[in-house]
Amino acid sequence: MLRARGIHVEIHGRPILHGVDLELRPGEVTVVIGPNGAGKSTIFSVLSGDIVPSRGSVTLDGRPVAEWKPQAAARERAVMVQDSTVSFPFSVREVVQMGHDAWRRSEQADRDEEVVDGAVASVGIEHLQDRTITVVSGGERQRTTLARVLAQEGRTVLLDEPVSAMDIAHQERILSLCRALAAQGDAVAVVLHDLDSAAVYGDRVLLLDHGRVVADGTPNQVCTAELLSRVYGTPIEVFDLHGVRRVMPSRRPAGPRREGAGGPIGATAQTVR
Ligand SMILES: Nc1ncnc2c1ncn2[C@@H]1O[C@H](COP(=O)(O)OP(=O)(O)OP(=O)(O)O)[C@@H](O)[C@H]1O
Repeated sequence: MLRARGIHVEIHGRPILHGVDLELRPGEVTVVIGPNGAGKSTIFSVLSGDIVPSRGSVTLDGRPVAEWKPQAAARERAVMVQDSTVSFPFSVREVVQMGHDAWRRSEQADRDEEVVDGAVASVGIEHLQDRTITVVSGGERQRTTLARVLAQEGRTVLLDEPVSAMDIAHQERILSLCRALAAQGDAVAVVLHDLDSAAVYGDRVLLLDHGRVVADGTPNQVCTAELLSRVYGTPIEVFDLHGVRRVMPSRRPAGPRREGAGGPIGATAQTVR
């Protein structure tokens, strides 16, 4: 279990996080949401050990993260940072292999390659393995980065906006994969901007705003129209579909539609050149 208590962070003298508590439990997907600049990536950097908080504590399986040796920590906790890029011309497979470095042993080379194969297959990049990472598309690169994180085999998995560059089919695949990781006992934390995905895929939702936890609970507790509309500063509607809470921006037309503005998309497209 990864636990952060009373985390305060200041960067260049400016307070960024104000006493954030966060607990990632095995078997749960925790989705972290909040407006731009709320502090989502910063708390992930604290959890991953990249930022040392000015106050507060972070423990992994009950021990302060600072006491973990890097290799042991890498075997326990895998982190996908936002917009991570590899600028050197490695192949896609080589990038995924890097994720498994903390485990690599010459006497178990077959097992190492099996893990890499599994990570590659779980994000559907088998056909890209020989391509150079610097020339694949943004969504393909993001899936490669995710495969690298999966190859690390950490039981605690932190994913900062893992599907931001993906089409809807790949988003669904990867978010279902997060649920599958939790089902096998991993503690999974995901930063998402899509509030509907947060409500559908999260066991718990943590809402941050201006560096503070505004709400932490089940999707039904956190994803209310009143709370989300207030924090995001835009009207948001919440409804239940097939027993699941769904969230979407309120997009009621401002006034009556103009005559002829609707109609079949094909007909409109023909008139636009
Ligand atoms: N290295 C830095 N130097 C100065 N300010 C920083 C630095 N890193 C983060 N901040 C500030 O801290 C605040 C929180 O940033 P953070 O990246 O954690 O937000 P976020 O919730 O992840 O936002 P987004 O949704 O836009 O990714 C922002 O105001 C940001 O400008």
